Amino acid sequence: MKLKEIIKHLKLKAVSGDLDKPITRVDFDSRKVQAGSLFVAVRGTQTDGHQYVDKAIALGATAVIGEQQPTDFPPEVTFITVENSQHALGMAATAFYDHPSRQLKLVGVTGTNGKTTMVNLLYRLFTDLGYRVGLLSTVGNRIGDEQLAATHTTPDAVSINALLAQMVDAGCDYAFMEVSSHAVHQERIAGLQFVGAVFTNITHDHLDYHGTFRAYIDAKKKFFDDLPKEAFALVNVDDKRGMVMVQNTRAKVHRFSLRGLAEFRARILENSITGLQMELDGQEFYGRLVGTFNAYNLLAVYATAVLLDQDRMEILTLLSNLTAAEGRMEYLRQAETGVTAIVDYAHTPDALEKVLETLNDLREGSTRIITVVGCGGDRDRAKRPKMARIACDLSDEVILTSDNPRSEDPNAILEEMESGVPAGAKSKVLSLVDRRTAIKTAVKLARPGDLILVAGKGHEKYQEIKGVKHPFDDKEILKEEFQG
Ligand SMILES: CC(=O)N[C@H]1[C@@H](OP(=O)(O)OP(=O)(O)OC[C@H]2O[C@@H](n3ccc(=O)[nH]c3=O)[C@H](O)[C@@H]2O)O[C@H](CO)[C@@H](O)[C@@H]1O[C@H](C)C(=O)N[C@@H](C)C(=O)N[C@H](CCC(=O)O)C(=O)O
Ligand SMILES: Nc1ncnc2c1ncn2[C@@H]1O[C@H](COP(=O)(O)OP(=O)(O)OP(=O)(O)O)[C@@H](O)[C@H]1O
Ligand SMILES: N[C@H](CCC[C@H](N)C(=O)O)C(=O)O
Ligand SMILES: [Mg+2]
Repeated sequence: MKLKEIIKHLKLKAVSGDLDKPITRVDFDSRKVQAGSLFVAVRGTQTDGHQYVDKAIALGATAVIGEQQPTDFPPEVTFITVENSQHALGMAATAFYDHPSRQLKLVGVTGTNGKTTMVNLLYRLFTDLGYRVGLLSTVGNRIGDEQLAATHTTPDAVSINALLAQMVDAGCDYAFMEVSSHAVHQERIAGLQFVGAVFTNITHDHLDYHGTFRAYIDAKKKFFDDLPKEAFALVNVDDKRGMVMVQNTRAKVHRFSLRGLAEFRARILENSITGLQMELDGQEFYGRLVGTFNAYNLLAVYATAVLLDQDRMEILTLLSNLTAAEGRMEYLRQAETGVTAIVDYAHTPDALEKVLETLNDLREGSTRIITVVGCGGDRDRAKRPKMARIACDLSDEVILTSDNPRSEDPNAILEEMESGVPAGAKSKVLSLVDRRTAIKTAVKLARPGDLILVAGKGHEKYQEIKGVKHPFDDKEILKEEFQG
């Protein structure tokens, strides 16, 4: 594609050089540049892409976009000066791939929690409705039936558009994607055309990146500010920031709620460890997901499908067959004993507390909760004692174990976790450094009807020890133990 086509929708401050030249790739990482690349120099959190312009040219870049043209810039290479390189990267990537988001129906889901759950449900619902569907999600990307590994919740702008283009080529009608606050802030979604956007909820998170809660809210809100007027904006109005999200949007606003008046409403009739009985949009509905927050996810998925013109009864029928996304409150039940194990990705104090509160709400009679949890190495150390304490406060038995010790000594991580165990709780805590042994022990300790929570790894298929990723799958181990 010619350079002039790629930059057609950019706000240019200055141009030096030829715009007629063909471009073979768009790159933002100098290390990936090849002959004929357009290199976009982006200021990042660790370094500044403008420092690598020489390297990019040495590797064959024939054009560069940046905020500042270096002095002594070679005249045969085109330089395009823009106000905001990150935005320009998004716009250039969409143009380079011929605006794939315009060639299917793209819906984005944002919010602190529930994105992965929602987009995975939407992917399966629309597949069951008979469409070919694409998915961009923390637990993996999909192009129809094809599964691809994911490195981010929302990939970089070039990858997003490359994946959407593959979806278009594969004949996908719809694509559902998670939109993280990082992605909005870094303009990874600039230039994408969404037909709809969903807001799940917002709580304190990622403040290490955004600095303040206000900045975090603003990042999510920008997603709605930038929607076109033809799009729908579906918001959870039980979250007090729900309407804040859409106060400046041009899109058509739709509301969902479990508590008050809204266009899409639901009410929980019964909340149990095997599912949710609900009144959803006036119909009785049974969902196979667990916990109040999943009533929100199911309602939001239903509303999204209605806004995408699907038949209400058909949606309800298919939705009631769907189970949780991988590693998100996924449950396994041992029929003879009625022991239920839950695998959840909760790997922060807040998430662990929420999952355990949910399980406590669901327990009946003599049901006990046995929690297996570890904390990752080379990650926030402050969370270790906190997570151990939360596990103790909200469970009957606790097994502290390893979760990707990485370069650290797993026993040292365990000691830091143990420092959070309250004095009165010591008798209910075991420390077993080997995660497989920890899971097996939890199953042995369980009495009929008990709940076992295995937290922290969710969909992960490995245990990372000293730079080596060993195959490991919480769910598979539980399955084996339940059968054995
Ligand atoms: C903090 C953060 O979000 N960083 C992301 C960001 O990198 P950055 O802008 O900070 O990059 P940088 O290292 O400062 O480099 C600046 C520029 O110089 C370039 N460079 C650098 C070195 C070099 O030799 N040559 C070169 O050209 C880099 O390619 C980059 O363009 O842009 C990169 C490309 O899109 C991302 O891969 C990278 O994600 C890092 C790895 C990351 O861990 N991000 C997490 C925090 C994240 O994005 N998480 C969210 C949400 C997760 C959640 O909700 O839990 C997600 O969407 O996944
Ligand atoms: N609607 C919701 N409200 C509150 N908590 C939720 C909701 N949906 C899921 N959760 C809980 O939050 C955790 C994260 O859920 P999920 O992975 O679906 O969210 P996410 O927004 O994709 O998160 P991430 O930022 O990790 O990608 C789950 O483990 C679950 O315990
Ligand atoms: N994206 C997060 C996930 C952590 C999951 C947990 N299993 C761990 O390894 O700490 C991280 O890499 O910090
Ligand atoms: Mg996610």
